[in-house]
Amino acid sequence: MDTTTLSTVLASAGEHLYLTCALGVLGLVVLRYLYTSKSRNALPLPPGPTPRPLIGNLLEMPSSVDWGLLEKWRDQYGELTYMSALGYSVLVLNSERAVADLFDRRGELYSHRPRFVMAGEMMGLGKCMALIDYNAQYKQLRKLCQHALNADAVRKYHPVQEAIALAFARSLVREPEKFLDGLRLTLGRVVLAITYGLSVDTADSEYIAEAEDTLALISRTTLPGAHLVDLLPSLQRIPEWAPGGGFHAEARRGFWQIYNFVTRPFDHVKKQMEVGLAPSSFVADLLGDADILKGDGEYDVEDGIKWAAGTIYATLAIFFLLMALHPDKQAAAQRELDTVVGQERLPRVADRERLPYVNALMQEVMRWHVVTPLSIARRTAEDDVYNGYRIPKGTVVVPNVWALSQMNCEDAQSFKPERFLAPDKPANPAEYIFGFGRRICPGKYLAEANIFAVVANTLAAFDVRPADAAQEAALRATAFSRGLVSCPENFRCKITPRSARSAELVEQAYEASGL
Ligand code: HEM
Repeated sequence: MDTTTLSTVLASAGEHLYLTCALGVLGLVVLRYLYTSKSRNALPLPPGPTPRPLIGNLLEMPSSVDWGLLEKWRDQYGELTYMSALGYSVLVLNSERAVADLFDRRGELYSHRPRFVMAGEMMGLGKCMALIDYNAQYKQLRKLCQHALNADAVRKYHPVQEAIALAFARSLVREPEKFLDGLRLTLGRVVLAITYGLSVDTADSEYIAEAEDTLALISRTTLPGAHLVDLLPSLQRIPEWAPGGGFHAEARRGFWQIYNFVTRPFDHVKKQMEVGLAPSSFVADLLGDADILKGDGEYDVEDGIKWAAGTIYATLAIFFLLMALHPDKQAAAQRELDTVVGQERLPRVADRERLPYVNALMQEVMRWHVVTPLSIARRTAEDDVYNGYRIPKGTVVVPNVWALSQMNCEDAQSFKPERFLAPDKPANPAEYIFGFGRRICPGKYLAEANIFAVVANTLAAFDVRPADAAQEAALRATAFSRGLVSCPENFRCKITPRSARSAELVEQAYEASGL
């Protein structure tokens, strides 16, 4: 054999060896993949209610909030409750640890949102930041939101929030019996003033009217399993005239209601910006800064903020309900305000850190009845394994925030602000009511300042009581709505200025605010 032939043989042997090795490695990878997926598939699904023939767990799907069931799941199944129906699976996380492990530590896998067929696709909320999937556009938007709403940035909104809380206090002096209407107006004003810089008067007449219906609609349609079409998207093809096609008309009504609510104020700001008149506001700042909001994505921020009005409203309504039922706690907070702030001025947001009891009372209001009992659902991007259980790709994952609010809390159903002043205090509710991980509510600081402004002003200047024994009994029986945002249904109580001087102080501060 000559040297050329020898080198050709060696080269071909080398190639052969290389190819053999490569195939071997590939084979190992495939085997490993098959082994892993086989062993993954061999793992059990998390525990949960026994599925029924054909319909699986359709009847157990969390289509509305059932507080008893939320606690039962935690007691019966432990950290995880799994259910599935018609190819749609839901995993409920019942402990702080499971939520932190999955939403915080495995954020890349657990930050997606499920497909909201009714609310997102049929009613047009698909571009709302809270519902969009975890993609590049979302990440960019999130950065902007965090920039505009972080703890420092929101300080610039404190004066607006204080002024509007004052307008509310004045409405309590003049028309105390209409306090829930006043509250709705207040929050509509805050949202519109901060979001758009719209003046308070414009806000009243033009933009607030439909807000409440729209919020209730969104709240109803965004729980997993609220509509069958969410579980089985192919049902969209059922014609409207066919039996079971009635949801098309509901979707169309919802679409226009949401569209009008969202676009009118947004267009107003854009027009004002064109002529250089828009005052500083969240949307004006973002529109001026960011291309992302100019094209297709223009509803996103607005929708995010619209949800906010509902959540803040619900929290404050619960505050009034609890104050009417607990005059002793109210008096303790008033004593602290009188000592720290005095009776010659009303409290400001900047006073908050010097008011431990008022803060504890606010935390207990947020814990006693969490307004977002199931937060906003997530979806798994890939198959996963947790605590020896298989979690299939596409599972809708719901944190059982209600269970978190009741855990590690002695006598959880009682209203006790003092528990947040004890050395072994429970977790701060702000750590769970605003969501978790990469999708935690960006409006958290704004919301807390707003709640504080109204709570502190009300406590400083008013007494909230039931008018009589019958009203007290009715207050104790108040029902709560069962949607994504859970709010007390209409209730009444008696609100009176603590003294003639308090009423005078509110009137004077209001005059001075220039509203
Ligand atoms: C008491 C008041 C509020 C509560 C209880 C609340 C609660 C929540 C919750 C539970 C989420 C879902 C978080 C998750 O998926 O983990 C959320 C998302 C969101 N919130 Fe809030 N929120 C409040 C006020 C606000 C305010 C004032 C704003 C805006 C100024 C706001 C803007 C948003 C936005 C844009 C999202 C979507 C975030 C995302 O999907 O990445 N919220 N909120």
